[in-house]
Amino acid sequence: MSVPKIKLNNGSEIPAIGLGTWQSKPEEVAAAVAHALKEGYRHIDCAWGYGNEKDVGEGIRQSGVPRSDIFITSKLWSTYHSRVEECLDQTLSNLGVDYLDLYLVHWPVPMNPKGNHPVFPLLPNGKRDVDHSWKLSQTWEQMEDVLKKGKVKAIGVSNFSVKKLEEILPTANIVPAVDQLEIHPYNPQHELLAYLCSKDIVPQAYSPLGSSGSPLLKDDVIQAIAQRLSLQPADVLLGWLGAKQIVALPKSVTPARITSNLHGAVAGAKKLSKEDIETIDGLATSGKQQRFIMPPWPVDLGFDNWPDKVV
Ligand SMILES: NC(=O)C1=CN([C@@H]2O[C@H](COP(=O)(O)OP(=O)(O)OC[C@H]3O[C@@H](n4cnc5c(N)ncnc54)[C@H](OP(=O)(O)O)[C@@H]3O)[C@@H](O)[C@H]2O)C=CC1
Ligand SMILES: O=C[C@H](O)[C@@H](O)[C@@H](O)[C@H](O)C(=O)O
Repeated sequence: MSVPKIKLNNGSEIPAIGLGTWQSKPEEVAAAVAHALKEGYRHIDCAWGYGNEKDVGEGIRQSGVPRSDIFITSKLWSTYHSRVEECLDQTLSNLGVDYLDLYLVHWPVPMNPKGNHPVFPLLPNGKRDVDHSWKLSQTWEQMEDVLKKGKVKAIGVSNFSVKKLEEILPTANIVPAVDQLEIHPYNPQHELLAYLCSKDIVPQAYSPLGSSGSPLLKDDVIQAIAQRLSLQPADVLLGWLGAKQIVALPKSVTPARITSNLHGAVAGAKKLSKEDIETIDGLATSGKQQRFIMPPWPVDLGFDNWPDKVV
């Protein structure tokens, strides 16, 4: 089946549904990626920090789908903000490809590259060892350099609030193509989405099912809409994103779910009415606001609804 696409500000198009790979075990992810590509996915969301890129690359090769037909995203890990090309080169080598379609700054928080751990350096007080001397605008300059070199076709950000975007936009020569964020009915971030739209930055939704264990599938309103439209709850969650032109990144290592998420996302986007979308848009303000992904960054990320206790 052909997957709908969304235009990016660099002129290229991104498939509106991508396979997530976070927490997919190395021994499972190759088969999941190969299955997804055989079933019609053309977009895989990866990250250096997921520690499974070699296996993702294996899955891409096993699928037999040509590299040029696949949209591959990866992300710069926080201990590499001052060494963008080094992190990117490791990702390219892990995946076994010679370019990425999209490279994202994973979190707007540079961590100490010479700390006590290569991925999660900690201070003696147990907090993450943040490199306060490094500016996000410097990271972005290096992102622009790898784009100019042709190693990636587009650059973007992830987990950037308006506050963090405004730390890079005044000096940016290239506006980020996307901002990958936690977006689902319990964390719809309507104001941030309006800001992104005004800057021509495409939103991507991570944890669209509520992350591990897909808790949003149990929501009573989502279930009722699914039943009325003869859809699965996952189709409603993914269709809601598609109808709003938000890229959805559902993760699964279960073949039947991988397949149904793709078909269901497309069916859901077609079947949901304007009223259904408005109902889902309002779930968070009716008392269900919840974030599922809140790593203990010891800095203010500038997001609403980020509990103070983890900052
Ligand atoms: N930029 C960032 O900081 C972040 C990016 N991401 C990206 O977004 C992707 C998706 O987010 P993620 O947090 O993984 O969570 P998701 O919301 O995609 O949920 C994944 C969970 O849902 C289950 N699942 C998937 N499909 C179905 C289905 N149809 N029915 C029932 N259960 C289902 C999966 O189980 P199973 O696999 O066992 O089938 C898994 O437990 C990530 O994998 C990653 O690529 C995620 C978090 C942060
Ligand atoms: O993409 C997935 C997430 O961002 C994940 O990489 C982080 O939440 C990480 O585990 C952390 O603790 O900072």
